[in-house]
Amino acid sequence: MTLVKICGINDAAGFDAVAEAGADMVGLVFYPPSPRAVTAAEAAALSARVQGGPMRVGLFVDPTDAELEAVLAALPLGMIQLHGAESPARCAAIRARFGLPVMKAVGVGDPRDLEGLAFYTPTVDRFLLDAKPPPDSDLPGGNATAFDWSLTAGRTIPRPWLLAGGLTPETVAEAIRQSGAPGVDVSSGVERSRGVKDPARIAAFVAAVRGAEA
Ligand SMILES: O=C(O)c1ccccc1N[C@@H]1O[C@H](COP(=O)(O)O)[C@@H](O)[C@H]1O
Repeated sequence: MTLVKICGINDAAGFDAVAEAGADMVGLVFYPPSPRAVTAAEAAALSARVQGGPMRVGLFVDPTDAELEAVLAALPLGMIQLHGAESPARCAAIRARFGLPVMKAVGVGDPRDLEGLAFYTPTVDRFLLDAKPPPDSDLPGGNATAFDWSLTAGRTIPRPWLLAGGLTPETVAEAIRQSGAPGVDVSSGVERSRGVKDPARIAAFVAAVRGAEA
């Protein structure tokens, strides 16, 4: 079954929609410059709405240990997503210190970016392959930008991985078909405006992924 992660949830309606749609993972953004950012306390309150449900994935950009500790003191996470310029050694250190699986986001623009995954393979549990940010963006992700899905077709990615970047309910089935992705991640494509999730689009996205499997 294709894994589905809905990222950047910052309100109750969005959190409930992710759980009701049966997504596998929910992403909580702990990066203050993002329009989707939540505080540790806000994330804990959202997470407490649902017992069980999707894995809570904390998204961080070049976090300090203190930042990670503050979030993990407020709520349990199932995975740490690192979406900055973290080195393989830093990924290994975070994984060892916090005892959680690490998903490293890597920007993909050409085949050499996929060859570079080998440097991270021993130190991470999962990859998230995203587009590189556009030059005028102030965010390392969440830019509604796709990369060439055919780049991953037929390639062996050395860890389980999620496809991200510019996916929408309308495009995700074709993206899975072209890329061969075993999982997908979306933020902008399920919003009604920047940083504001649309419950109907969250449901449509998960339904489109499940429909692509049928
Ligand atoms: O969503 C954000 O605001 C964000 C901020 C900083 C780093 C990563 C961020 N989002 C991640 O980017 C992917 C792709 O986003 P989109 O669907 O193209 O908008 C998203 O799923 C998050 O994992």
